[in-house]
Amino acid sequence: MAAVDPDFKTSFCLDSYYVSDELGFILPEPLVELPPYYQPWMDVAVRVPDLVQSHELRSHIYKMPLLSSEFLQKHRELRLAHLALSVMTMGYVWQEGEKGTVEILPRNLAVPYWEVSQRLGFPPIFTHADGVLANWKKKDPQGPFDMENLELLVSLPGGDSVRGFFMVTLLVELAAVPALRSIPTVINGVRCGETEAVARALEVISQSIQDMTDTLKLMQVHVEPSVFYGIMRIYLSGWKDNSSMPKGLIYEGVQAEPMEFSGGSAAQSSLLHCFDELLGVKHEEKSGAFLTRMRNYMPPAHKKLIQDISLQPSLRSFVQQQANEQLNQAFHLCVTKLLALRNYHINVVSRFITVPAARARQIRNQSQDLQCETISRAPIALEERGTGGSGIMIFLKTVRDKTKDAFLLEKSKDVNSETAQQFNNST
Ligand code: HEM
Repeated sequence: MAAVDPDFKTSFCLDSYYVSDELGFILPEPLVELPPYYQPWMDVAVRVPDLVQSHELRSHIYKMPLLSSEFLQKHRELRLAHLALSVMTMGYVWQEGEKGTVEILPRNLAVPYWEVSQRLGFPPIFTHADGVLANWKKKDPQGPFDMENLELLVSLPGGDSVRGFFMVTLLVELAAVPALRSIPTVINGVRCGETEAVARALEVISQSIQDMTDTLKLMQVHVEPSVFYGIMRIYLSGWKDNSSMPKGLIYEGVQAEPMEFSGGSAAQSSLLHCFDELLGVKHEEKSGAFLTRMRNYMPPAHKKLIQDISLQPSLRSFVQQQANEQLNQAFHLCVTKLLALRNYHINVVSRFITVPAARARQIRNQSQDLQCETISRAPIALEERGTGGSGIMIFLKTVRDKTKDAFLLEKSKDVNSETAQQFNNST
């Protein structure tokens, strides 16, 4: 047994990080209505897909009154306000596609959006915390938290595929809750030298990561790749590292200079950031910088949790020092499951981006008269880039390969042979 670390007087717990026991990073019971004063926002926000379709969203937004954000008091009111202002902003910017973007977000949207964002510590753009974590409602409040019983509060163009995309991602967040709840057990166990407790908690974490992968498989059931690629993606994308908005966006009434923000991406989910810090996955410089930047798009309390996990005594060193077979196996399994999740995610990205992108290029090159095909409407600027702005495949494969480095040395040989085939299949 390792010695008790005297520097840690209180045990590590999730209480101060806005993590729900039942729902993890998901916002419990998001509000569905704002105070009546804000009805002009909600009236437009719930109609964003229709108003974009009829090219009327921008004119509706010009007509909106400039409202003060001071009557928003509770956290959940601010979250719904941010979500509503976010979908309006994405619709406003991208209503006319990548060739018809704007340089200025009008003040009646920009000023309250900025204020609400400042109060939450969020960026003034649509994030994973908006579209996924705070954008759900149970149809039957007593019913289960599942695909059939969940609906979105607000949406973006893309119909059922938008619902599928956000809801499946929400269920992936839910599948991770047991893992999240076990993180304090791992940290406290390492601090106190409780080998068996750490091993058991790691087993829970690996099962939970497996459940995340299984849930991610629902994406192909609920989301149509051509709709995702040809219609939805542009509305998730931002004005940083995006050649169709090279100058960024001026938030009128906030500051005269344009600002740049990345679009919404599950790279902004706090889950894998927590697992990486816990397991000691160290990312390569460029992809690491992107992932670190994504932490600025998370609720500040969740970002703080990731930072605090990174400050704990190293789990990897503990596993090495203990030289305990059960602990070794459990650690190994965790890294294996995380690697498998990242591998499967690469397959998803291939199905939803790489393959439709190739088809869209083919249509363009052959100048085929297929303008009515959904994928041919996709923005060219996003072909090689994720909505978060990354150069997709190189980034995802680098991140995945660095996960492999977290294996302990004596195990890495077996892993290389076990997983080589798997990697080859998805590269
Ligand atoms: C149709 C489904 C999905 C597609 C097409 C997709 C696409 C992408 C892309 C292009 C990136 C690169 C970063 C960027 O620029 O945005 C990315 C990163 C990432 N995505 Fe997804 N994603 C999907 C679903 C999910 C889901 C459900 C999760 C789970 C919460 C997830 C978790 C991540 C993570 C954690 C990263 C950062 C890279 C890493 O840590 O491995 N993605 N995704």
